[in-house]
Amino acid sequence: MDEFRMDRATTTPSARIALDLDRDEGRDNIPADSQTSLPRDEGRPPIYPLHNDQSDEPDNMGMLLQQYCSDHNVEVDFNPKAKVLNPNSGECLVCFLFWVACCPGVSGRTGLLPLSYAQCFYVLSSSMTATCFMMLPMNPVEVLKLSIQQDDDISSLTPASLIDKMRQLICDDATVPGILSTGMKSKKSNCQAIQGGPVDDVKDDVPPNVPKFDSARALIYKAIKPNVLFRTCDEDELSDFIDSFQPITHTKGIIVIREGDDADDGFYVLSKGSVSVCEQTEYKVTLSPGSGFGEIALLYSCPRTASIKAKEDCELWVMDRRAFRVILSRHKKKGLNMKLMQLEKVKIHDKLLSEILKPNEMQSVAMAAKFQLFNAQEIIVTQGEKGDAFYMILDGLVDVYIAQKNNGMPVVSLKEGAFFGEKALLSSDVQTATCVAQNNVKCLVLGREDFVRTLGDLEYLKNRNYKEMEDEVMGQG
Ligand SMILES: Nc1ncnc2c1ncn2[C@@H]1O[C@@H]2COP(=O)(O)O[C@H]2[C@H]1O
Repeated sequence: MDEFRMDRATTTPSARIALDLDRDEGRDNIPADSQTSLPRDEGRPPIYPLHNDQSDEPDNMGMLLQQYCSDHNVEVDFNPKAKVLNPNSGECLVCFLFWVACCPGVSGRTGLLPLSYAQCFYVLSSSMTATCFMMLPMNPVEVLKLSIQQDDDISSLTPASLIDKMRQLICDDATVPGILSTGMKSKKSNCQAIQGGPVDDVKDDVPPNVPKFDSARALIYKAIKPNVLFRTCDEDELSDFIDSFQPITHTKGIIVIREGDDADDGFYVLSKGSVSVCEQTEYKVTLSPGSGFGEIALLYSCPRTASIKAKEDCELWVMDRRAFRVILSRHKKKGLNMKLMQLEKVKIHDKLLSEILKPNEMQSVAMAAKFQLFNAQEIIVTQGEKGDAFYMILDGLVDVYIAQKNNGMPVVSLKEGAFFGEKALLSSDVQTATCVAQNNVKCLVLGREDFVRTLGDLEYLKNRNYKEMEDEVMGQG
């Protein structure tokens, strides 16, 4: 490999992060000559809409990422055509590694998926995959090395920590040979948060609601519940998905899914008959009733990765792609609103969080906060340990113990609406009490790092409010 052909990749600063490599030439083996370079740095770079077609919220994860890049002078080209190449070919100039360690079904089978930058945002802005990603411009050898490391806690990645990871790798020539490490040159004026709406809007769509017998619902439930596509869905969401499946039949010999096709159909559950799975004409496996398939293209907006052929006359249920996106988007919005409602109740010292933060900052916090479940008797925080998160109780009871107080009995039991760990947001103090789930507890959890990185220092924000009020009064005087 000739020094990974970094010459073209580094002719412009922004090329360090994104290259416009055209995947249409083939997924795995794209000749370098066929790759076009982007017209960058001719004044203002083009602004591309985000390919976030699951949400109609302007304030999505992708936008936060862009905003963060802009605020921290990190150059990222958001060209949705920038492509990820399969690193195994060794022919890529720069790879974006999209680490799918949290999707065992996917990573186990396909390893690193070739995804476009736009597709990265698709996954990035979707809560369903627990955001397992790293996007690294790096050489294939490093990508392969990283692909076998699966021990990072990537579920807690935020735009800020993602960029930090990128920054570390980009800036460190020693760990990423072949990557030109120039200083992070500011393009602040050029990088902007983009009002990226969905490419094809689904917000007015009404997903189908097909009545089904209980047995059919049970069959679909069993098939979708363990599938990576639905791994973060709650029961309500699963039920809405089940409603939207429609019946379809295929006769023996019909190709239900063709490898390489764009997935405009959807996700299937086989209810009668059998189908065979082939990858590049090689037979892989036969699926029987109760199996679900078609998740990969839906999840990553990539072409179908295998062909599925009816081995006999088949009855199937299919959920189309648009229905999938509408339902997902609705639930995502519902989840965000629920988080916001909880956050609005939070008081830091004597002030409501909503008085300290602006509405868009509240939104950012809500997006960074995560639901977390604790089993009965589980210790949530331990007295004396360093606090790193803030917990709001949504459901259940939490007993608070303080060493040497109350003869080992809880000093208080906190219920729904209460919160603890707020000190962690204000300083790096140790926990002043031990909090234990009395029964099954559901919390909204906000990591201090997330909070501070997304919004800056809370003390500053609190003071800022007073300062703004003072300024207003002075202005009136
Ligand atoms: N080796 C395999 N075993 C079982 N199912 C597979 C295998 N490879 C691909 N598939 C399924 O076949 C589907 C083809 O369309 P998708 O790529 O959307 O999603 C794919 C998976 O659901």
